[in-house]
Amino acid sequence: MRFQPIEGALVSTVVVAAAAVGGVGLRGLMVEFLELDESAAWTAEMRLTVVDLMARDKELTGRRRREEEEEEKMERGGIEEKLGEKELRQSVDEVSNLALDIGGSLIKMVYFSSNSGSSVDDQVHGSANGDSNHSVLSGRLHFEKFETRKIDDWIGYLSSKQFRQYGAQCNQAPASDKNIIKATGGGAFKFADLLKEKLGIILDKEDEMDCLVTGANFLLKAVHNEAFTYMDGQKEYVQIDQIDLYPYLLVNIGSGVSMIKVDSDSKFERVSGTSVGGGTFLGLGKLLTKCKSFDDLLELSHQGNNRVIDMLVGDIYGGMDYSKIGLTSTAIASSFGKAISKERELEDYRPEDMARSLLRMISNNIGQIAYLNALRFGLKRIFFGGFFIRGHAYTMDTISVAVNFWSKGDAKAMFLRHEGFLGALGAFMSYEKNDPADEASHQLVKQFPNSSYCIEDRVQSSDSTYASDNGCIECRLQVAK
Ligand SMILES: Nc1ncnc2c1ncn2[C@@H]1O[C@H](COP(=O)(O)OP(=O)(O)O)[C@@H](O)[C@H]1O
Ligand SMILES: CC(C)(COP(=O)(O)O)[C@@H](O)C(=O)NCCC(=O)O
Repeated sequence: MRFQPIEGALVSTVVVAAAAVGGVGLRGLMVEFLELDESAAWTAEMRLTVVDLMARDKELTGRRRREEEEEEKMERGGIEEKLGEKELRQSVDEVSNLALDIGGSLIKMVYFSSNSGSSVDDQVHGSANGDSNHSVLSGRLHFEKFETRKIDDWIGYLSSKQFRQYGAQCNQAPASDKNIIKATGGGAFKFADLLKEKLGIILDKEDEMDCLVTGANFLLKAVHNEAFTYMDGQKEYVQIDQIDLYPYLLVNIGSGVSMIKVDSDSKFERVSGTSVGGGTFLGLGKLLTKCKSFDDLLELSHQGNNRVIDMLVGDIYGGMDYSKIGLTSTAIASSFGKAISKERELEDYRPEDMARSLLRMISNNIGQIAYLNALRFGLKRIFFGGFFIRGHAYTMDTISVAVNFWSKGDAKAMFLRHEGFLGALGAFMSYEKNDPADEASHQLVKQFPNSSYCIEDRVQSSDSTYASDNGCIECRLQVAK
């Protein structure tokens, strides 16, 4: 069972602005990172407390992950039974602030749902810090992903959930506003007409890089244990010093790869990128192995041996190291280099070896380019996000080794637990932008001063059947009375 005890649970708090006049409806949910002045007199605000529990151990992949999920599901059975179908369904009914990141490979969704199955009194668990001006509403931040190529299925899903009404939701907001959904990624442009035609949704487009950075900054500042290093099978959480976070390099490995130098909350520049990314792995992998899905390809790579197909330094140097330039005999001299052999054709290579070699080639290449860009701008911290990583041990290990090797141990690759949702989170946070009235109350509490609010501390999977790795974070809203 993965649920952590509530007492002592680590909590991050974000103040979100909302005009909650006469109700608890959310409007203009915002997250900008300013100092919280506890003495400030806020008239209309909410505080979102992210009780951070990770949905699952992201190191688990493929079959092991699925087995673990099954186990978890069984263990969780009691809770889900207690909540019951009805209550789960109702919690989805209270969705607000749906935000989308429609990428080349995956559609990512983030939204908030309050626990509408319970009465308002049940929802309000107490007042934060004994502050009688605020009450606390519990709910969830949901994370879901779908394959972009199955967009028709996804549209059906949105339609069935009536997600088309889940824009900047506020009980008092005009109905037309509810159909305006924040969206980022190329698909926000590509599919805008389709979504308008099929669902009546109007996409309010946000810049992709902007959203990636906003999402990363939010996670790094607000969510405890978000960043970690991974090397030789060892995962170590990195404590982020919020005062000393910038500058850093954000490497987002989606279909393609973007590298962004982040200088402050609002200042960043996309300094590089490479077209050899997640799409390359999945695309070439499918051609080479006949695998139908990313998960199958990853799974297959576990059983492979890249040395069968990669040309090693030792293959060139007669089994010896090339120590003068620091290359051991087992280092890869040329990825897929052995395939130049006249004797062997494609069918002579095992799909698992090719999958392994491909994963290694792409991960290593990205790690190297990332480090060179960090070096270019004197950046010490490199954070990797994007759904290519999928918390996969071999991928992270390879990236880490590349960064370590090229930096001669000076730099470390860091990974993010909500790796694939940076853009969608950024879009989620952009709801407030249209609401200048809320501007004054944009604030972030860097460290929640008292974790005893965390009445519930649990994670549950979403009810989506389209994709894995979905989940939600229990969160609490502090609502101005
Ligand atoms: N279930 C999945 N289906 C397809 N690709 C996946 C899946 N899980 C992880 N990936 C990998 O993640 C990449 C997409 O990452 P993502 O950050 O969502 O980028 P994009 O915004 O371009 O869709 C894919 O190219 C693939 O390598
Ligand atoms: C064009 C993109 C920003 C789109 O983002 P994605 O859907 O891949 O997450 C990305 O694929 C990318 O940065 N590609 C690399 C292009 C280049 O710098 O060569």
